[in-house]
Amino acid sequence: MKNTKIMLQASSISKSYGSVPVLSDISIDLPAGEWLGILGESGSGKSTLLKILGRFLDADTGSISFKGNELPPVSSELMRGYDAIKLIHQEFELFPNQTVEENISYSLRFYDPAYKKERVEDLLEITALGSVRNQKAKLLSGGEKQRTAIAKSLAEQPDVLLLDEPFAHLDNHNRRVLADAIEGLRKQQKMSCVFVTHESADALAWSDRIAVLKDGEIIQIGTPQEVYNKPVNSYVAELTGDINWLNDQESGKKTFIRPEKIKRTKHPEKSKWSGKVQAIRFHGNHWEVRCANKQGDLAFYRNRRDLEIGDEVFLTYSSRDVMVAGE
Ligand SMILES: Nc1ncnc2c1ncn2[C@@H]1O[C@H](COP(=O)(O)OP(=O)(O)OP(=O)(O)O)[C@@H](O)[C@H]1O
Repeated sequence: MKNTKIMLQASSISKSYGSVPVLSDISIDLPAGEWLGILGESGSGKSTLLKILGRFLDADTGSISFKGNELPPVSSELMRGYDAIKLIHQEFELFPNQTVEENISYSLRFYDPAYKKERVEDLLEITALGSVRNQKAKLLSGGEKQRTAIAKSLAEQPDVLLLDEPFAHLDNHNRRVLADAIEGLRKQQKMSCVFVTHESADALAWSDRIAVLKDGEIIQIGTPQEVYNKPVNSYVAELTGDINWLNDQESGKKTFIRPEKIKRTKHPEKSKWSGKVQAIRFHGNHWEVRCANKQGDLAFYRNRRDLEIGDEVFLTYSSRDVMVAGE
């Protein structure tokens, strides 16, 4: 990214717990204003990486720099964490017996009262917490706790926000409210953010760039479009969405394609694959049609239900959309 200030930089970070390696040679740059999603399966090392970036844990090797200055090891400091970088853990760490408003205000206790009042009102509005401002934190729902923790962490306008699975355990309504709150924050505050998730839909929707973590290594980093449309291998392709294996008979290569790239054709002579419908599943905004022939099965999407189980289908796709495993 040209002329963009790097807020946070991790260089060659490695970490083991005992003799078990968890992170291996991780290097990441976080430019000002960027939202970086770390996408990985459970156990891939996401939370460990976030704790190292948030200065709650030291790496075994490598360094962390903030605005170009290398930070000393956490173990050499009196307190963990760093004011300009706020990490929100999955446990939220609110004061359970204090109200939402008190929790948020606490972060601003040393500020001018007029400014504090204005800032708290602002944060309550953006995070849609006005109606529960006098509720004790221990009585809040998971979604409200999540938003209170975000509002509390953002009170002092940190430069970098680190979110551990922000959408985990939220129902659809609360996901939308949180999503709106995050959108509001992105517009209002030019803040950088690293969030970790195992949900590809969240990573694709919220990231400027996605880093895919597998067994403690970053195997791809790119825009959501790059990672989804040009995955470096079938692992990234499967992690970011559905795929069909095609397996090219001529070349013998293992090939695959996204279901949405497959089209139905009425002309058998134009089809590249034919088979019978085995299952039809409704996903709200589309139907998933699963078909099979002697060689294997294939799924494709329809936006209306115009097929029945047992129907014969002729399918086609562009060779541009076929990806080769391992490339
Ligand atoms: N304090 C610890 N001591 C020993 N092993 C740990 C410790 N913390 C994490 N681990 C192990 O390190 C690996 C990576 O854990 P981490 O929590 O970073 O992964 P994750 O990708 O965030 O997983 P999840 O999505 O399930 O939270 C896991 O195998 C975990 O069991």
